Formats: sequence, C-alpha cells, structure tokens
Amino acid sequence: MSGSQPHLEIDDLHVYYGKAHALKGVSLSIDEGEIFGVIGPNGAGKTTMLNAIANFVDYEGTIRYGGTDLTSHSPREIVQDGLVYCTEDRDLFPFFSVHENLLMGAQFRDDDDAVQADLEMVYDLFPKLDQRREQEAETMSGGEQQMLAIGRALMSDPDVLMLDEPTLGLAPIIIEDINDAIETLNAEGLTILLAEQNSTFALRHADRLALLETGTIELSGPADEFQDNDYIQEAYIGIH
Ligand SMILES: Nc1ncnc2c1ncn2[C@@H]1O[C@H](COP(=O)(O)OP(=O)(O)OP(=O)(O)O)[C@@H](O)[C@H]1O
Repeated sequence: MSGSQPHLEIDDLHVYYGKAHALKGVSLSIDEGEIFGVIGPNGAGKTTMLNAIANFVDYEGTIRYGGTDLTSHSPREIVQDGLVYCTEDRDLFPFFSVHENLLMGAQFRDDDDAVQADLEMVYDLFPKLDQRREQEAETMSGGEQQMLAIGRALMSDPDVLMLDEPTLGLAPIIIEDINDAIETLNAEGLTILLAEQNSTFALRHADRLALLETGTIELSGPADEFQDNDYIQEAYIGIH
C-alpha cells in the first residue's frame, strides 16, 4: 500500500479558462501504491486537475512523475509514461463491442502477450464484461459502461490510474462492483488518483485525501483526519 517515495508531484498548478482562474496554485504529492482521493463540490476543479495531469489543458506550474517533468509530454506520451485517465464522460466508442473497446486501450502497446494477459485480467476483474464481449458499448448500462471505461484504462497498462467520478449516477449495487475492483487493483500495487464528489466513497478507499474548493486545496491529510474533521463531516459526509 502506501509507500514513502513521492510518485506524482504537482507543484503550484494554475489553470485558466480565459479570465476564469480554475486552479489557483494546487500542490500535491502522491505516493507509489496509495489511493489518493480528491474531493470537493461541483466546479471545484477536480476534473481540471486531472485534465492538466493528462495534458489535456494548458497549465502553469510543474507536474513530475517519478522525477520526470511532464510539462512537454503529449497526452499519448503521458499514457506511455504510465499515467492513464478514465474520464468522467467515459469516452467509449459507442458502436464498438466491449472487446474492441478494450483493445483500443492497448493501442499504444506492442507487447502482444502481455496485452492478452491483461485482457483476461480485465475479464476476471469484471465478469459482466466477459459475458458481454461482443455487445456494443452504447447498449450497455451505465454501470457496465463504467466498468468498460476502467477496463479500457487498465488495457493501457497504467502505473497510476486516474478515475474521475467513477460512481457518478450509478446504483449502489454497481458501486459495490466498482468498489471491489478498486480494492483488488490497489492490493496488486496500482496507484489510484480518485476524484469524487461522493466523499463517502472516497473516504472509504483513500489512504490520503485533499479537499479542493474553488480551485484551492483547503485541507489535505490521511483519511482518519478527514473522518474526524468537523467541517468535512458537516459539509461533505452524509449527503450521499
Ligand atoms: N472548458 C472550460 N471552459 C471554461 N470553463 C471551464 C471549462 N472547464 C471547466 N471550467 C470551469 O472551471 C471550474 C472547475 O471545473 P471542473 O470541471 O474542473 O470542476 P469539478 O470539480 O471537476 O466539478 P464536477 O464535479 O462538476 O466535475 C468550473 O468553474 C468550471 O465551470
């Protein structure tokens, strides 16, 4: 689980959308093997932070991974570096089958045997996908699509999996499936950066968390400090 080496370091990150200052100097350090949760309300900047790490938006500040500055890395290079982003919109190919969507996740890889092994790993992790290998993505339920989006991200062979609101709009029984998958993956050593409005879900999983409000980190620390914090309890727990 949580190691001592900083894995992903975000230092003084600023993002502007025109005149709107969406991230105002965010600094975070994520350790190898941990689950790091970023919570905060609608519009706080959680997605913007993940978009910056993936280099989908321009930013000021520094993002380093394993000591390497990612600023000049393209989105594709960032995937190849091991940072894989499962977006809130899921971005599936709607008319492709489950199997074809999973293979799209491996498009930058040339280690065919390992790709095959990862396919079987994803089907083991999500038996519902295994039962629907030939089904078109657009005909799947929201929960199944979320599993497919996570499965496709896993096919990119991540060291760090970035998940944006993986429980959004899902029924509790499906959230349990996602929950089990996150625990299994983390137990196998995967580092997970989890952005969630569902604070209860994030607190359940995360080793450490940060609270983001209007583009600023207002609090960060271990999960038990968040559990015991009166402001977090009043503002964020019990609403889901
Ligand atoms: N492409 C864009 N153009 C202009 N403003 C944007 C754009 N994307 C995000 N914003 C603004 O930046 C701020 C942060 O948005 P962001 O989506 O990062 O928040 P969030 O915490 O992920 O919220 P949510 O939980 O609703 O996804 C918001 O005020 C939002 O309106």
